[in-house]
Amino acid sequence: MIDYPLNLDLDGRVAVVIGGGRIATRKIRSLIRCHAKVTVICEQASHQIQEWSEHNDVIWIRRNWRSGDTDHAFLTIVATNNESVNTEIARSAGPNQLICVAGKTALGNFSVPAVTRRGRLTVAVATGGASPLYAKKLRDQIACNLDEDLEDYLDFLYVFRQEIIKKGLSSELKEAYLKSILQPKYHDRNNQDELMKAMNQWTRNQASETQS
Ligand SMILES: C[C@@]1(CC(=O)O)c2cc3[nH]c(cc4nc(cc5[nH]c(cc(n2)[C@H]1CCC(=O)O)[C@@](C)(CC(=O)O)[C@@H]5CCC(=O)O)C(CC(=O)O)=C4CCC(=O)O)c(CCC(=O)O)c3CC(=O)O
Ligand SMILES: NC(=O)C1=CN([C@@H]2O[C@H](COP(=O)(O)OP(=O)(O)OC[C@H]3O[C@@H](n4cnc5c(N)ncnc54)[C@H](O)[C@@H]3O)[C@@H](O)[C@H]2O)C=CC1
Repeated sequence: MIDYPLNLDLDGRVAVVIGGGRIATRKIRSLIRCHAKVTVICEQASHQIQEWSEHNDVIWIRRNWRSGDTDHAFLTIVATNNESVNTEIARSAGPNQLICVAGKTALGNFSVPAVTRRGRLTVAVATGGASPLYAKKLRDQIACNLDEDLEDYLDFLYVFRQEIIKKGLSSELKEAYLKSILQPKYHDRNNQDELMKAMNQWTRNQASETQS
């Protein structure tokens, strides 16, 4: 069996987390960052979860899990310290729900990789459960080797790519432009500005040609 990696848009989606300890707290932090609507169900929650609840970043339901709690969840994370409860929750999930069981992956249908981000860039490392610690170590090694200015560079690529797409070029020309912006010289801000100016000039020329 091989996992299918994907990037989920969780904006406004209902995510239910059962359990409120160290592991739940770590997973909730990234769910909040992705703007999920998080509900946490547990009697004992970490200080961090209590603080999120006070700031309305999560809804904390202060009791143990009950059957039906995850019926409307788009995504569920199970992280109680009670194995039989974790198993029962996993069994209650519908066939089309996303569910991660932190202590027993096989009971759910997704796992969470070790992640580092630089603006638009996401690097995710997964080892299929071989060693979460190795996933974390490799993620940290990769993070150390990422260029400082990567965030700005990706913003440049994004803006430029949108400009190129807007122009309605032939697919050959479009591909040539998209490849050419990857030249190392465009890591330099001055060259980026030059290219943007040239591109804008080109657009103006095209517009006046169509008018005349
Ligand atoms: C399958 C998976 C399911 C899932 O949780 O999604 C899973 C499962 C399990 N983890 C266990 C233990 C630990 N996990 C960590 C850390 C992380 N674990 C993460 C992911 C995953 N862990 C998924 C697979 C990822 C992959 O392999 O590719 C990371 C990457 C992301 C995250 O959790 O957000 C995060 C890095 C943190 C970061 O990003 O900084 C640490 C170290 C620490 O906590 O610092 C330990 C203790 C050391 C050890 O045991 O190795 C145990 C045994 C539990 C027990 O003993 O009861 C199981 C159960 C099992 O293996 O069946
Ligand atoms: N995926 C990962 O990264 C890792 C997963 N684990 C597993 O994750 C699980 C949780 O670990 P920790 O956060 O360290 O535990 P913890 O002991 O810090 O927290 C347990 C939480 O579960 C809650 N809980 C217990 N019974 C409940 C119930 N019936 N309904 C709702 N909530 C209930 C408690 O109130 C508490 O908030 C364990 O099963 C552990 O094996 C452990 C290490 C790493």
